[in-house]
Amino acid sequence: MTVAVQCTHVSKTYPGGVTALRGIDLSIQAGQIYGLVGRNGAGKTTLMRILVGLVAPTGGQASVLGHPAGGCSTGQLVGSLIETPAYYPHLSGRDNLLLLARYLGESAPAVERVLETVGLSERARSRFSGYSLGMKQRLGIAGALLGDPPVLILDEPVNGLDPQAMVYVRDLLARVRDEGRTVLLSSHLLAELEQVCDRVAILHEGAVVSEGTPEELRRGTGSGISIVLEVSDTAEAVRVLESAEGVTDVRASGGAVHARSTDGSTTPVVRALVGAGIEVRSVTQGESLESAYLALTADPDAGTEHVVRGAVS
Ligand SMILES: Nc1ncnc2c1ncn2[C@@H]1O[C@H](COP(=O)(O)OP(=O)(O)OP(=O)(O)O)[C@@H](O)[C@H]1O
Repeated sequence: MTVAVQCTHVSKTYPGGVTALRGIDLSIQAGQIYGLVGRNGAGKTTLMRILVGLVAPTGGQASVLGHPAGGCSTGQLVGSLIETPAYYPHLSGRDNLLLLARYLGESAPAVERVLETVGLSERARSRFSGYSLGMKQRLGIAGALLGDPPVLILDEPVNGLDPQAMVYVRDLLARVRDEGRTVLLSSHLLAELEQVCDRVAILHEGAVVSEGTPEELRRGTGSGISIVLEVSDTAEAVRVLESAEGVTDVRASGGAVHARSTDGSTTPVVRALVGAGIEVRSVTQGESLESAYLALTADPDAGTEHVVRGAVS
């Protein structure tokens, strides 16, 4: 298998002292759609900027199809859409792409080809300023495809799109992948990525905290199952579960108690709570990918805040 993107201990500390990436190790196989997911500030854009050569890492190595990221050949290997597509509002979609094509040394037929790929041929004569957000994103992807690159890097390509536009872009990315390209995309919402990505890395505070297929992540990286409970006394339930046998990763969030049961059943959790006189109002096995993601990227301070509120109310 060909490795399209390789990151080895990639770190980045910005001149002001903010450390955005802390030793990222990633290996992305060619021909996959690969997702980077994480909260705002997790480091997704920084990693993508490094891969396209806009930013230099302060540690480690990154390469694209065997070439050092940022080297002179990266431009031919990678098409990118990082943040809002920068097109002239008063020009049509086609004219914007023709300008870009001239810059890239591409031909007019190449513009028609990418317009066709993203489904904008019919609206190619309309001004960019009149495009919907979904159309603007599609034109951005068309621009990224112009040089016929084997690797596409797209930062938040479905952010803010309505469900119909989101489905269109997802299908478009699957087609692009099926043509043999590698697609790396980011989102702060796992739900936006799980349906389209072959693999996903969860970034948290500049580090990869989990990596795998959506199915592997759904099953959870830790042992046992994750459980979400509504109880009569959240703070007391957390205290009881923290010392209960077979129960790990206990925290309060959003007025509920989250925990993992290492034996794969809800029994030890419910037994401990009932034994302590706490009323259990509902028990949910939270094995969705979103819940695994939230557990991995939980803000411990936010959890504490919820416990305090729960105790007061
Ligand atoms: N040019 C810069 N100078 C200084 N700090 C920066 C710069 N760019 C990003 N950062 C900081 O680096 C950290 C990671 O930012 P980054 O944009 O890579 O995260 P992200 O996961 O893409 O977040 P978002 O979804 O909000 O774009 C943040 O703390 C951010 O404030």
